[in-house]
Parts: sequence; C-alpha cells; structure tokens
Amino acid sequence: MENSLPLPLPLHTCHVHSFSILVNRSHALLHFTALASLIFYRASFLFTRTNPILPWLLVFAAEFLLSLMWTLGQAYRWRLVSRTVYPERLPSDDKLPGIDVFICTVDPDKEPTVDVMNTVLSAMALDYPPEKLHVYLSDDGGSPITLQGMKEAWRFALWWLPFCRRYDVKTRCPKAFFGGSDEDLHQDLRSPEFFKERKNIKEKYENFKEAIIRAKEDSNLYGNAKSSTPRDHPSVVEVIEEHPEDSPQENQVKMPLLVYVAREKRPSHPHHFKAGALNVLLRVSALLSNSPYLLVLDCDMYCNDPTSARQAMCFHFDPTFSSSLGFVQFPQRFHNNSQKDVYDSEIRYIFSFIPLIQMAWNGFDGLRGPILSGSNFYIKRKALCSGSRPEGINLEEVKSTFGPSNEFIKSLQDHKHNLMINERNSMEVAKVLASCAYEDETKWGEKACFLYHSLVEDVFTGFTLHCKGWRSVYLNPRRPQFLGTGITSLNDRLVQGTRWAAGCAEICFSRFSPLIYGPQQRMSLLQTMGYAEVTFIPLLYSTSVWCFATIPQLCLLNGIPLYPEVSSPYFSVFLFIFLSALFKHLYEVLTDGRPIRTWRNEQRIWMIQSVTCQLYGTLDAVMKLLGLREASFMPTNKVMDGEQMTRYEKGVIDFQASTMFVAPLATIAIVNVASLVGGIIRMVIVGDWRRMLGQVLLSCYILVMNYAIIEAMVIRKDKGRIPLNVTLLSVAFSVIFLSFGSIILIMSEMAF
Ligand SMILES: O=c1ccn([C@@H]2O[C@H](COP(=O)(O)OP(=O)(O)O[C@H]3O[C@H](CO)[C@@H](O)[C@H](O)[C@H]3O)[C@@H](O)[C@H]2O)c(=O)[nH]1
Ligand SMILES: [Mn+2]
Repeated sequence: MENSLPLPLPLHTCHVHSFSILVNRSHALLHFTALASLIFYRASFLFTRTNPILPWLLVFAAEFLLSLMWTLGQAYRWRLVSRTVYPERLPSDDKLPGIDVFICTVDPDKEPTVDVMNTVLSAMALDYPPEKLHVYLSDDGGSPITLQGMKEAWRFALWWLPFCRRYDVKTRCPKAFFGGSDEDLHQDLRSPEFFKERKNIKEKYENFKEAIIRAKEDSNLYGNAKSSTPRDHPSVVEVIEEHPEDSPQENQVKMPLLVYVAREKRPSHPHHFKAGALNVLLRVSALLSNSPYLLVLDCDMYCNDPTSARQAMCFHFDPTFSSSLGFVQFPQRFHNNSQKDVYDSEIRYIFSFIPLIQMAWNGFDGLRGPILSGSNFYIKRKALCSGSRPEGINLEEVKSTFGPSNEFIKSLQDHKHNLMINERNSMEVAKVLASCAYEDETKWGEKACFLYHSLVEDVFTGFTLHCKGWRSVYLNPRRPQFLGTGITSLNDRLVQGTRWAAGCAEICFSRFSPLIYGPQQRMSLLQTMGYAEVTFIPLLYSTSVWCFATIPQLCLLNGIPLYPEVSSPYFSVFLFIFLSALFKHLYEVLTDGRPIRTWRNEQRIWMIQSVTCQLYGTLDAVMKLLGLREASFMPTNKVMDGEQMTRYEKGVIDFQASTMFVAPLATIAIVNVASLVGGIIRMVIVGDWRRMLGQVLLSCYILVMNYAIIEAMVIRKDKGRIPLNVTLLSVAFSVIFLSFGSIILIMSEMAF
C-alpha cells in the first residue's frame, strides 16, 4: 500500500545539513583520536607510577567517563536534519482528523489561573475546524478557582474566538496579544473596525481577568473550611458550556469542546504526577471525543501560532510514513528569556532555532526522531494505547491492561468519532474513569500509555515508543509555535534540574537502561547511544565534574603532579582535548549568532548543575532504588518575582537558593582559590612548575568561569549575594576537605 500513491506535491520536505555534518564528523574524528591517545597514555602508565595511585585513578576515571559521554553524544551530531511543511497542500477541512488537546495544571499559586486560562484560550483558538477540536484541562489541584477560571475563559472565548477568526489574528493567546509587542498591530491592512473591536475585546479581557482575581480573593476569604485539598479530593468532570444572554448566540459562534477534569486523589493512592493526570485525560477524552491525535501542553505553554495543528498534520497525512509516525515534537521556547540568560533557561543546546548549525533534537531527528519533550507534541492516540494490545488478544487480557470499563475498551476498538457526550450517564462513567482506584491492578503507567516508572515521564514514554518502532519528527519553524514561561532563578533551575536528573538516573539504573534495553528491542546503535547519553548525564557528569573540581587541586597543593610534564608530547594531547572541546562549543555558540557570553554562561551552568542537581538527582534515584525515598514532583514556579527578574535581566546570578545548592558551589570555589594560591607558592619555592602546569591551568579555568561565585561571596552586597553563613560553612567544608585529603595523600604516599 505505502508508496503506491505518491502525492503530486510533498506535504513536507527534509533538509540534510551537509556542512554541519562535515564539521561535526571531522571534529569527531580528530577529537576521538586525541581521546584514544589520552586513554592509552593513562592505561600504559598505570603500572609504572610512583605517585599515589588513588588520585591518579580518580582523574583517569573522570577522564574516561567524560570521554564516554562525549562519544555517546556524537550520535546526535552525526546526521542533522531540519524540516519544512506545506500545510496549504493539506486536504480540505472535512477530511482532517479530530484533535484532543490536553493541558495539565496542578497548583493555582505557582501556576497563576489567568495564565493557565490564557493557554486554554490559545488552544481553543487554534486554526482548526472547531467541531474537531476538544480542549481538556486536568486540574490536579482540584481547585474551585480553576473550575471557575474555565467558566470565565469560556465566556470570554465566545468573543475572543470570532475576533481571532475574523481578523486572522496570529497571536491567539490574549495575554500576549494585548501585551503589545505584536505583529498583529503592525499590519497595514488593519481597518479602523479592527482597532475598535480590539478595544472592545480588551475590555472584556480585563473583566475576565478581574473575575478570576475576585474569585481567588473570595476563596481566600471564605475558603478556610475546605472539604477537599490538592492531595485529597473526589473526581470532577464538567463540560463547560453556557451561553449568557449578552454573548453572541450559540449558532453564531462555533466553539470547540471544553472539558474540566479533576481526577480523584487520595493520600492512600499514588497519583503519579503529570503522567497520572495525562492517563486520566486519555480515558476521559476517549469517552467524550476519542480523537485520533492528541496535543499535550504544560499549563504555561501557550500556542503562539494557530497553525501548529495543520503543520503537524502534514506529517500525519504523508502516506509514506504516517503508519510508523508516533508524534510530531515542537520545541519548548520561552517568551521571557533574557539576552543574558545566565541560567540557560532557554536550553539553547536542545531547542534553539539555528538556521546554520542545528541542535540536539535535529540530530535525533536524523536518527529516528526527537525525544518526547513533555509539552508541545502532537501524538497519535494509537501509539500510546496500542503496542500493549496486539490484535486478536482476548477481552480479559485487554481488561487486565486497561481496566474494567467497557466504554473505554470500546473506544480502543473504534477510533472514529465516539461522542458519548450527549448520553445521560456519560458523566458518571467519566468520573469512574477519573477515579484513583480505576488503575488498581491494571497496566496503566506500567505498560500502557504515559509511563510512571520515571519522573521524566516524557523521556521514558518516548523512549519506549521508539523501542516499539514508532518514529517521531521535529519541527522548529522560525515563528515559535508554542511559548512558555522560562525559569528566572537559580533555585528554580536547580530544583527542576534535580527532578530531571532523578528521572534520568532512574531510567539509567533500571532494566530499561538504554544501553541494555535498546539493543534488546533492536533500536539502532546511534539512537541507543543518544538515549544513553541523556540518561547517563546525572551520574557521569556529577561524578566526573566533582572529581575535576577537587582532586587535581588537592594534589596541586600537595605538589603531586597528575598530568604530563610540559615537555612531554602527551601534554599537548591533554591541551588539545581541552581546547578542542571548548572551541567546538564556542563555534556552535558563535554560529548561532550568540555572543561569547552565552558560551561562558553555558559552561558555567553546566558545571554548576553537575556538582549540584545532577548529584542530588542521582542520589535521589539511588535512594528510590533502595526503597528509602518516594518520588516527588515539585512543580516549577511560574510566578515571576520582580527583583529576581531584574537580576536575571541584568545577567546577575541570584544566589538566594537553598544552602544545599549554594554551599557546594562556594566550597569548590574556595578549594580552588586555596589550592591555586598554595600551589603556586609551593611551585615557586620548589621550582617544579613544568610538572604542575596542567593542574594550575585547570584551576584557573574553573575560577575564571566561576568568578561570579567568588564575587557573590566577597564583593556583592545585594540580596542575591551568597550569605555570610553559607560562606563560612563552605570555608569549614574546604578546610576539612583539604586537610583530610592531604593526610590521606601523605599516608598513601608513605604506603608506596
Ligand atoms: O503532579 C503534577 C505535577 C505537574 N503537573 C503539570 O506538569 C506540567 C509540567 O510541570 P512543571 O512544573 O512545569 O515542570 P517542568 O520541569 O517545567 O516541566 C518539564 O519537565 C517535565 C518532566 O519532569 C515535563 O513533563 C514537562 O513537559 C517539561 O516541560 C505542568 O503543567 C504541571 O501543572 C501535573 O499536572 N501534576
Ligand atoms: Mn514548566
């Protein structure tokens, strides 16, 4: 069947980036040769040394681990592609399939209701036939404010949607549209009526916002006697539909289906965070609309371009690969990234839009598709719900996987429109599907649909889809299709990083570890390597960076050389590897049109994350493995604090973060300063600089890159500095480390 009917004009094209590929592969060859000689040098000198073996082995291990990471990372530099779509070539609207949009929210304090509703509105306003669009909001907080917000959003949408359609508005998130800087205003074609109506709608938007804020204030006043809490509430499923008299008539405005879902939560039942919420939406939506495609959005990720659905359909409509296509992933980009993004909250290396050098997800796309990234993807319902349901399997087995609901099982078999919405008992069935006991003794989250095994449910679910043979594609058009709220504080960054690291490490330590599970499932070598790199990051970066940040310094202070002498040819090998890695990164940043500052920021945040959140995440995963700790998902804060925001805009790191995060940074900085000063004094006295130069350079590099930490300890006076007590604590840690370390070194030297 496939390939038999080629379309006259392609719906999409794929561009292979030959120049980047050439650069990457040549660099990989050179760098790899140097790494091989480094390992040869270390291995061959292993048995002939007279120095203490322990530090030597430690740095060798660190070098080996970093080399391994680098090698695995070449997988997604191997074949870079980018894609272009031609939605105007899609068949007519009546042939388009239905889409269910899933939006998740959990905490109305950290995720302001007005912003969540803006996301809802932007999804309702997608440029897609409204009768084929169904928007579901999962409210894990079970908060009456959010339900109220949905009703207000619906009322406002009765005005907003016709306005967007009539004037072909590009930015359909009202907050962004009224925020000012919008191309919609600059179009010369805009008529006076447009501006008149805009004013009118803006008024309605202000009323909508006020209504939500008022509802929130009222609930703060009267809501003390709460019968339900975010962790303990019954299920609520409500289709929002209401046509107030003063709004346009029902038959005049076609509206998508809008459904509010708060699943039941009980302290006795694990709720599995976002993956649990998505699975409930999968079930409830199967009952009400059962669309073959789903769009998943975080509550802060609004649709910035209404055409994303049609763009995604360009792939799903291509007969040559639609049958194996699991999902279309769009990047996560953010509306509030500063030019001096000190926390790299845009995650440039994965998502940046770069015409010349394409980034990690483009590299994965050249293999069998990008990693599922939590939000902004159009996924096929069948990809999530099949696989665990081979054809011909008996009903009992299907029920043991998907639970007892006959209505749900029926929806699996019939992917056509299965609108139960008008049936009287449908809401009752929906509530059962959203109850927390429904998944008891089923395979939900274990084998079926969004998986619970890891805190990064997205990476893990996507990985198993790829293992089952589904492919994905990545689309990164110039105009961001979705925009979210990026992180603006160090603490938020590291809290989020700890969760991601724990999730990746969980995969790494399990039987699903890509290097083992991938080949078992016949995943290609390069794709396996790519996934392995991602899940190894926490363990391998934390151990190796901690090593590099402390062991050579301790040895420098004690006059123990760890690197070849300057005159040895191997010294140049080390120097080459160091510079080659730095310059490759610098090249990638500069060809992206970014300043050198971005390079420094990324190097620095890599080191900061490696010694903090990557370590804590790894420990979290180990403790979970040992049964000492339960997984927890602390949602990222989406409220912007004014003062913090100002510092972020200025590119100044805000160290008002947990001591657990700041103390390791300060300790490492102090250890490096002390060792460098002590080591240089010692070198001058003894005169052995040729043997110690490698270590001196390493320390200098760490200190230059992390000057901001020293500045925050000794120079800064603002609120974002490192507090004195944390500095003192770090001094104590450094003294302990350097003195105990020196004793161990001396003792092991004597033992030789
Ligand atoms: O118990 C929970 C916890 C979170 N969420 C929602 O999950 C989404 C993502 O949570 P957020 O706090 O924004 O976490 P981030 O770290 O910013 O999210 C990234 O990382 C997650 C995995 O850790 C992915 O699911 C996300 O898509 C990805 O954007 C938000 O809409 C939350 O409302 C729930 O619905 N229930
Ligand atoms: Mn988020």
